[in-house]
Amino acid sequence: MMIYVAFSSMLQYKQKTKDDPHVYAVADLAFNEMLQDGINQSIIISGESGAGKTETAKIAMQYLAALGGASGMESEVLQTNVILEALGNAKTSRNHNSSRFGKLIEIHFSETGKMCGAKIQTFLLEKSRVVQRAQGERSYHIFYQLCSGAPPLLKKKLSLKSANDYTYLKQSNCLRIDGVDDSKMFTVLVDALDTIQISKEDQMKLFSMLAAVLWMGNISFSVVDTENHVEVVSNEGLATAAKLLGCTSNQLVTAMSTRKIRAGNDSIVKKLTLTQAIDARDALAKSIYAHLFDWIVEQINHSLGMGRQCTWRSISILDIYGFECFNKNGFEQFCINYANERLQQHFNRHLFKLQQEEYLEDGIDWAPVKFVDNTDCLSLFEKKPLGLLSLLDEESTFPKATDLSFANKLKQQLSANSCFKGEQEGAFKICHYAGEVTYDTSGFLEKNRDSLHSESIQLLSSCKCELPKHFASVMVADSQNKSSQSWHSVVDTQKQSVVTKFKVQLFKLMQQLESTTPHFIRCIQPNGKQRPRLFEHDLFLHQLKCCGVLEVVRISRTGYPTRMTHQQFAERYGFLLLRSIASQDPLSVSIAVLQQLNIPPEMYQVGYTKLFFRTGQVAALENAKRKMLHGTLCIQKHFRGLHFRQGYQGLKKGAMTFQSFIRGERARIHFDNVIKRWRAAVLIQKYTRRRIAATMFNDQLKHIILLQSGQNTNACRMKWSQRSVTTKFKGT
Ligand SMILES: Nc1ncnc2c1ncn2[C@@H]1O[C@H](COP(=O)(O)OP(=O)(O)OP(=O)(O)O)[C@@H](O)[C@H]1O
Repeated sequence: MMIYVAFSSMLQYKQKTKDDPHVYAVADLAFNEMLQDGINQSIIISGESGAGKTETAKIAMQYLAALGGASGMESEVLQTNVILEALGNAKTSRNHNSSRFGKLIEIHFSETGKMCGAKIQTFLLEKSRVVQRAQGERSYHIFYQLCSGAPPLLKKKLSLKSANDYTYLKQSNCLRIDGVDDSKMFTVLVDALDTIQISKEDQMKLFSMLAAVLWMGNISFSVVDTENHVEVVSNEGLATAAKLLGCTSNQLVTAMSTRKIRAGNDSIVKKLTLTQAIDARDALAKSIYAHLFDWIVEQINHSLGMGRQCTWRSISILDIYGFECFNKNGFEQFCINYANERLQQHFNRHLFKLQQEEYLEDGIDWAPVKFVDNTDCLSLFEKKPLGLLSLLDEESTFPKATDLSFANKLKQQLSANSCFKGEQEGAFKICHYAGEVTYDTSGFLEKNRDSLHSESIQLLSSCKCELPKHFASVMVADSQNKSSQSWHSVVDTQKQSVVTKFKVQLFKLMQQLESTTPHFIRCIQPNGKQRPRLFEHDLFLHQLKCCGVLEVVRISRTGYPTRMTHQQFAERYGFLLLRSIASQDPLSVSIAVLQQLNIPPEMYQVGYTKLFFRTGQVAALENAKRKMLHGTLCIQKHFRGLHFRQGYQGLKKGAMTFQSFIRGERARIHFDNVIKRWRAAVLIQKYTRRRIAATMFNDQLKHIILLQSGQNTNACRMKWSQRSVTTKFKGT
C-alpha cells in the first residue's frame, strides 16, 4: 500500500506536464505487487474538484499501458479517456475540464503482465447540466465539439447549427474555453471512436441523439388559457427533434404538453402548465443524454472486453468527482460529497483503523495516533430510518411534499446531530471531513425522484430509431417491478430513487475496492484561481488537514507501514543467513536475519504472528537481498560460463571426430569407387588392346604365310625348273 500526495496541478493551465514520476512510482508499485502477490490492486485518486485527479488517472493509465504494452490493447484503453471526457466532462467555475461523473477503470492483465482488456464503471452523471447550469459554466464538451467540428455533410444530415443557436447551450453565456479548439477536439473524438471500433453507424446514432437533445431544448410553448396551460409552438426545434428521434411532431407534442390521468377505468387527457411542460421537455432531454452516456460506456466495454479471455489480475483506477463546495450547492453536490465521505472512510479504515487494530492484535508496543474519523458524518447520511438519505427517500414518496417540507423535516429530525445544522429558507449545513457545506434543498425531491412520465417513455418506445427504443426498454427494465415490463406501468411502479441507486452503487464499489490492495493518491489544489505556480497556503493546509495527510505523515513516521508474517519474512530473506539454520522455526530465522543485518531494534517490532517495520527498513533489507542476489548471480554467471564452455568444447570435439569419421568414410567410399572404375577401365583396355594386337598379328601372320607360301612356291618352282634344265643337258 502506498500513499502519494500530488501537487501536480501547481503547474496547471500554463505548463502542462504529462509526466509525473511519483504517479509512476505508485503505478509501478501496484503493477509489481499484482505480479508478485497475485492480488488485484486499486489506485484511489481523491481530492477537491480541479486538484488534478483526472490528469493523474491518465498518467497512471499511460504508465500501466507502457508496462503492460505490446498487446495492442493499450491505445484502445487510453483512447477511452477522450470519449468519456467529451461526454462526461464540462467547464465549471473550478475546473475547465471537470469530470461530472465518477469512473472506475479496471485494467486487466495476463499472467505475464500484458494488458489484455479493461472495463469501465461509471457513477452518477450530472445530467441536470444538459439543461441547466450556473452562469459561466458549460454543458458537456461534446455538444460544442459537434456544433463546431462536424463536417458539412454531417451538419446537413443533423440540421446542425452553431452552439449559439441552441437554448440549452447559450443560456449560461459561456460557449468557449480559452485555449481549447472544440472543432479540433471533434476530430480527436472521432479518431478515438474509430480506435475503440465504434462503427460509423453507431457514431451516427450517437451524433443524431446529441443533435436531438439540442433541438429539444429549442422547443417552446405558448400559454393558451388563464390557468397557464400550454401548447407546443410548431417551430424548427420541434420538427427537427422529431425527425432525429424518428417520431412524428404530433407524438412529440403529446408527450410534452399533455398527461393522461386515470379515473377509474377511463383516462382523461390533461394539458400541462408551462412549468410542467418545460419540466417534461427537460426531463426527456436529460434522460436521453444519461442513457446515451450509459450506452456509449456499454459499447466501449464491449470493445475493451474482446481480449479479456486471458485475464489474470487487474488494477482498478478510481477517479471520482472531488469534494465540492460552491456558493450554491444542490442535489448533485449532496451526492458527490456523500461519495467523498465514503471514500474518506475507506482511506481512514486502511491507513488508520486497520493498521492500528493490527498492531494491537499482534501485541506490539503502540501509542494510538488520533485521526479525524468521519463515521458520524457518514451515519448522518446512511442511518436508518433517520438519516439524510432515508428522509430524502421518504419525503420523495409523498406526492404533496415540497423541498421546503423536506428541509423542515431534516431540521426536526436531525438537529441533535453534531454534523448537521438547519439553516434559513430551506437550506441545511453539513460538517464534512473537508469542511462545512451549505445545501439548498430546491430541486432535491424532483431530482431524487427522477421520474420520466409514461408519455415520454411511450414516445421513446414508439420511435423508429433504434436508440430511443433501446433507452425505453432500459427504463422499463430499471423500474423496480420487473414483472410488469411495459411502459404503462413505469410511472405507477415504485422506481428506485437516485440516492438509493447511488448508495447501492457506492456499496458495490466499496466491496470491490475492499478485495484489492489499495494505493492512495491525494491531489491537492494549490490555488482556487486556476493559475500556475501560485500557492495559497491556507487552502493548501486546509486540504492537507481535511484529508488526513498530516495524520498519515505522523503514522508513517511513528508507525510500522510494512508488515510481514514470520513465515513470509523467513521465506523472503532466510537465504541471506550465512549459517544454515533451516531446521529452525520461521521466527528464529527472521530474528537471525535481522541480527545478522544489524537492523536497529527500534526500527522493527516482533508481533505474535508478524514483523512490523518502520519506513525505510524494507529498503535496507531489499538492498541486502539485492546485493546477495547480485553476488549469487555473479557466481552463477561465471559457473554457467565455465560449464557451458566445457560443454561446448566437448561438443565441438565430438562433432569434429564425428565429422572426420564421416569425411574419411565418404573418401574411402569415393576412393573405392574410383579404383573399381580404374581397374575396370584397365581391364577393358587390356582386352581391347589384346584383341586389336591379336587381330593385327593374325592378319600379319596370314600375310607372312601367304608371302612365304608364294616365295616357297617360287623357290620350289625355280629349283624344279633348274633341275629339269640340268637333266635335259645331261640327257642331251
Ligand atoms: N499533472 C498535471 N500537470 C499539469 N497540469 C495538470 C496536472 N494535473 C492537473 N493539471 C491541471 O489542472 C486541471 C484540473 O485537473 P483535473 O481535471 O485532473 O482535476 P480533477 O481533480 O479531476 O477535477 P474534477 O473533480 O473537477 O474532475 C487540468 O485541466 C490541468 O490543467
